[in-house]
Amino acid sequence: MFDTEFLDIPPLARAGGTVRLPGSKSISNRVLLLAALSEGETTVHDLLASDDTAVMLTALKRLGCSVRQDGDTAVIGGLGGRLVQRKATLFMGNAGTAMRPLTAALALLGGEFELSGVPRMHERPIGDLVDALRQLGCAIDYIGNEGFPPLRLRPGQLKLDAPIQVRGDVSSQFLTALLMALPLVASRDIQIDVVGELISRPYIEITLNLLKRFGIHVQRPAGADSWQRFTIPAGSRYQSPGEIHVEGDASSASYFIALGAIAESAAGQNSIEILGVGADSIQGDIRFVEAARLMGAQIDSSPNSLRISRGKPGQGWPLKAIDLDCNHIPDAAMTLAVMALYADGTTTLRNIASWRVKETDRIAAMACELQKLGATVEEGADYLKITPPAQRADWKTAPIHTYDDHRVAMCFSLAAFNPAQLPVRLLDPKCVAKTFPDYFEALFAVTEADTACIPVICVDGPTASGKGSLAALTAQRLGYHFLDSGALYRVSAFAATRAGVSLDDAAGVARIARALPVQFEGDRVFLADEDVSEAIRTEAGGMAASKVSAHPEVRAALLALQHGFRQLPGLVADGRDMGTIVFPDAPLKIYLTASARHRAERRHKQLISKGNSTTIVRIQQDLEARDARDMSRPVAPLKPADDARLLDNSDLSIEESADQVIGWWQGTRPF
Ligand SMILES: Nc1ncnc2c1ncn2[C@@H]1O[C@H](COP(=O)(O)OP(=O)(O)O)[C@@H](O)[C@H]1O
Ligand SMILES: Nc1ccn([C@@H]2O[C@H](COP(=O)(O)OP(=O)(O)O)[C@@H](O)[C@H]2O)c(=O)n1
Repeated sequence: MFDTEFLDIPPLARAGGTVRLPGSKSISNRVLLLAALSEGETTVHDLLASDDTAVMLTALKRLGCSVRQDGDTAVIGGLGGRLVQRKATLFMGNAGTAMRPLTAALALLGGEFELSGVPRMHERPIGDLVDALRQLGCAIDYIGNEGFPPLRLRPGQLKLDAPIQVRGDVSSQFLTALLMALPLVASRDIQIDVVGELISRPYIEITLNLLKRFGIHVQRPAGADSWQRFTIPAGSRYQSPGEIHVEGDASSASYFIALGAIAESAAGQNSIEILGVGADSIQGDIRFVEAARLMGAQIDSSPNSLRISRGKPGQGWPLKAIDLDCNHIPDAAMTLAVMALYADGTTTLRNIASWRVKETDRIAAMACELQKLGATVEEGADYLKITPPAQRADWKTAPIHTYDDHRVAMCFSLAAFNPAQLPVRLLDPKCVAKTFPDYFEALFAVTEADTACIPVICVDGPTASGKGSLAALTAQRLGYHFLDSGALYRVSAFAATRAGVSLDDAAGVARIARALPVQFEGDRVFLADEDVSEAIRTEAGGMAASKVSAHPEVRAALLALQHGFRQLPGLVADGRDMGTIVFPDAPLKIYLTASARHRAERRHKQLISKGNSTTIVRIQQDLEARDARDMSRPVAPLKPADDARLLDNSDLSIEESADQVIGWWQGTRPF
């Protein structure tokens, strides 16, 4: 997951490959609650691991439910409709799929509970659900503002004789909440009447579908009223299905469907394949496929997978502008708003008023951020009209606010295919954790940028100047990859010695370097399966590295390996010749120095902390000898690149040095 302050996505050029989707959020949270309410144990496979499901799992545990987790499988011990814990304070984060149904279930089961969430949750209406529950005799108080969480629940006197009225035109989650809670008290038939037109019906279909899997058969009238009246039959009882599989998230699929529709194919690939969701999906957002087809996407579907490619020029590319009622795909339709940037005219998305009460006011958010990219946007109470930038030169870039809304962040990643080849900066990228913590990793695994567009920051300098520390911290703050090129020379020398090859045998060491089975995992370095991190980082290891690094054959042998680290979304590389030889086109090069005395003191501290005994004077002599060799060798000598910025960190901390580098980096960016 990228938990950086911002994520810069370089201009993307192509896409291709296979994506396995994380489990559906809507299904995961419903299944967890139903399993908890049921009699018996339920094994839930392919459960989504995300903020919203974590909220639900924590709440269920606090209510006395047993939960055993192993990877993406969870075993839930059902409460059998009885609460073990009748008093609890529950934090619901920003998870509507946890807040609404738990409120209903706990209010009906009786007990003393407080349910609260993040500030945005306290702005998301819940009054219609509370009104419906009060009709049933539940005792519910607003702790803060009338109509909004946080809520206090107390035991009440249930009256189940009259039909219950609930509004259906604000959020379908209110009806879902009642449908999931009422079977707990169905000693007689319970009728729910929906007032106003029911929105987001597909989500109710998911609820009804899953209720059936857990033994509850909701009755509905035939004909025109089939979405207005729901009856829970007397004697309904939750029964665990034993095992249940969660489908891939159809809303999350929308980003990769859009990707397939807008990106040229990567070499050797002709489409994006999505596994885990397909034509047999019970999720309403699967109908995003139809909308994407209308815009020109070429999509083949099988029961459990999808294959998407971009249309040929004039036949689906550029995308076709559409005018669509999006009530049936409220979440996935946001993705259409970004696809509209690649369309041949004005796209209108209608009947999307529910966007205003989601994680953020999504109509306002999308309008504001799309305009930052150069689109012309008209925003209405329940619609958006989007006209893309007229020409390549009209595209703009700016930091994109994500409003703590996972979908805004995921949508705008697709703007990186803009024809102006501008990078896209997303603020607070970790908000995707709500439903898809590894979204960006999944995106980068199936997209390609032109190599020259993938940024590299080079940090070169003498030994113990702090290059490694600075480069690693800078990489971490930017969410970039990190290359410790010195480690490659160290490992080459180590492997050569191990193989009995003399360090003076240039061809022999080069042969070993060319096929070096080296792997980096965090700050650990592996040679094949062996952790050699400590072994290579001795002073002797540094000297040996310095020796082999003077052979042109060895340097040439390691070049391709180093270039391979230049991957999305970017790289920070440390060494001696990163800016001069390996990445000469890097947009930022740092030449890092500190006085020999400072460097010797730092290295001394580092070595004694690892239990090695040595003196500062000895270290200073060693490092000056190594500097002299590195600077005077004929190939790739240590020297600042002509366009490098000099940074003397003798009196700077690692953090201050990183601040300086990131400050310079910001200066090179177009935002
Ligand atoms: N700016 C700094 N101020 C103080 N100590 C530093 C600084 N930068 C690095 N160090 C310390 O100096 C030692 C050597 O740093 P390292 O990053 O390994 O250097 P290099 O990669 O240039 O050989 C480490 O123990 C590190 O914590
Ligand atoms: N890009 C690089 C990186 C390291 N090296 C060599 O490898 C040796 C060890 O590199 P390192 O970065 O691990 O060394 P320290 O700076 O940590 O002491 C250096 O002394 C250089 O001689 C190089 O020639 N080119």
